[in-house]
Amino acid sequence: MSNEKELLESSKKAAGYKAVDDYLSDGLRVGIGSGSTIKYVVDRIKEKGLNVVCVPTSFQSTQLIVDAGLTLSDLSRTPSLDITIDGADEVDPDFNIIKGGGGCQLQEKVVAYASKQLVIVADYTKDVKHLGENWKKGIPIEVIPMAYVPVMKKLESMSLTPVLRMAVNKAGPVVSDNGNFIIDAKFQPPLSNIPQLAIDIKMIPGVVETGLFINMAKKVYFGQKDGSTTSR
Ligand SMILES: O=C(CO)[C@H](O)[C@H](O)COP(=O)(O)O
Repeated sequence: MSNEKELLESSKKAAGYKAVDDYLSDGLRVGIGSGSTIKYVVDRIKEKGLNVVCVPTSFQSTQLIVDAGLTLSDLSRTPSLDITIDGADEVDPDFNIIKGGGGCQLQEKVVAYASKQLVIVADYTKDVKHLGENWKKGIPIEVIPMAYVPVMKKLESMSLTPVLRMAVNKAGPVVSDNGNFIIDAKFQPPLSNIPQLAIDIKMIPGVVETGLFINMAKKVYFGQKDGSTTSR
């Protein structure tokens, strides 16, 4: 691993471990987010031997929970959660968040909404003044497949630049865990009135969910290069 990659990894680990240490204890019902930082959350839960019930937010998250030997549940059995810990692609000072780099934003938002609180864990590159500062891939938007062309046209009319997310080791588009497509709506930062933009995108028929998480997280941990964490 190059030094920069090592620093990024240790910052993810620092954020994941700190959130578990500060927020989790035996008996809690916990939403487990998705992405590379969440791996460290699951590692820490396992390391501490915490007796928690875990509700996943994706296929990847389910696998992490199962592989770690933690107790797996779902929203049918455990519809109310004490907390969800999840990653992020970017967080601005007003706690506007872009999620969905891994295409899991729909289940992530459902699980976070079922939780009393959402805690975000992220590396130092995600801590930004304006959304789009470091994250250049746009706002991930999950759409039903038959609607993707009209949704893209509508997004264009809103001064966004939509790109259908394509699979890497398969011909054709990425298919989400829910059988849908993902459009990445690129934008020129800074965005204005992000809460309204989230509503406007969500209102387009065919859109299932957006990766804009507004007013959902109250605490964010950013891992730093030296293995420490900052939070806000
Ligand atoms: O929203 C997500 C997946 O849909 C992830 O939480 C987000 O992309 C951050 O991932 P990572 O921890 O790998 O940086």
